[in-house]
Amino acid sequence: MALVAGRKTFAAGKTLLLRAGVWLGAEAAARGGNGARRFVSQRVLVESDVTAGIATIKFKNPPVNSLSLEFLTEFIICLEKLENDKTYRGLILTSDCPGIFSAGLDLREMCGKNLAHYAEYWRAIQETWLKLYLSNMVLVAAINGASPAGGCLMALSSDYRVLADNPRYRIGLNETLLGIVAPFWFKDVLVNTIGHRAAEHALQLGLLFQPTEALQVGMVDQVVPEDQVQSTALSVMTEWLAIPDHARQLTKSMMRKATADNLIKQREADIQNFVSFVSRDSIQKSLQVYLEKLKQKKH
Ligand SMILES: CCCCCC/C=C\CC(=O)SCCNC(=O)CCNC(=O)[C@H](O)C(C)(C)COP(=O)(O)OP(=O)(O)OC[C@H]1O[C@@H](n2cnc3c(N)ncnc32)[C@H](O)[C@@H]1OP(=O)(O)O
Repeated sequence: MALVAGRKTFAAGKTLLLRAGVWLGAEAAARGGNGARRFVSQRVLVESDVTAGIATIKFKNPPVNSLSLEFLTEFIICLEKLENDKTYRGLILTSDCPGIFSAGLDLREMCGKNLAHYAEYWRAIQETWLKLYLSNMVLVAAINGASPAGGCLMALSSDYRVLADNPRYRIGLNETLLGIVAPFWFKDVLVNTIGHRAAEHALQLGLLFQPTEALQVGMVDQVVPEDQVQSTALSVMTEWLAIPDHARQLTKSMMRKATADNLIKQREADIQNFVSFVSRDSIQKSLQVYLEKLKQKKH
């Protein structure tokens, strides 16, 4: 394992440009005798069962798995690696941080930075979503913690969601509570999942649903005891992997392409929109106040 900066050639024969300082040990993955492999990067753990063709990504960006630019960079590289390696047909997304799936966008990336940074950050958010939403693999979210905003989007972009039955693990798009507006493509994914009326209600009020409510509204597909989240995700995965890949993938694309294309055709405008929105004084103030409230919660 090494600290790498610059150009690195991976086993799959693909050359990726890595951001300086990103630590990756994927190419030094340990291979077990039972077909299990484990890639390690600093913020994203990848465990895989080669025989079953299933990989598990565990978010490991403590304390709350916020989607920092560094996390997203590692995550995108891991996703790309798995997508290009035809060994893997299924991917489980889960968290290595107890009680938190993901706290969503890293508010520190959206506060007090320059315009170029906001643009780079938003491009990484878009890229992450497009890669998840259009993945050829079956994606199952094993949601083992709180999942607000961007964390909820990652779960909604999967094909199936299993949520741990713990009232503290709330899930939803709560952007309005921060004084910001969920982008149109977050809205589109929510509408595709729970329908227009429920999405309108949830988005305007910034609702964060407890597990039973999330199940009722259709935001998740199953709620199970906390210690059964991973095993349930695995059995759901087995069921989905029984479907021939080509038929399932074409069907997925048929269902999702229009939503993804809607962003793809206006990606640059969406970035400009984010940059001008987030750099407004009023929005900077709202975000700072919100961050401050989070920090003071403990005291
Ligand atoms: C035109 C388009 C406009 C904008 C589009 C924006 C789109 C998406 C929006 C987002 O994703 S914004 C992020 C929304 N996320 C949240 O509202 C979640 C906020 N966090 C929480 O509710 C809680 O932290 C938690 C996730 C439920 C965990 O609670 P817990 O009690 O376990 O931990 P805390 O003590 O609250 O937090 C620990 C530590 O982490 C910091 N932190 C929490 N969330 C974030 C975050 N999203 N970004 C950065 N930092 C975060 C928190 O301040 C604490 O910091 P310290 O006090 O330890 O320094």
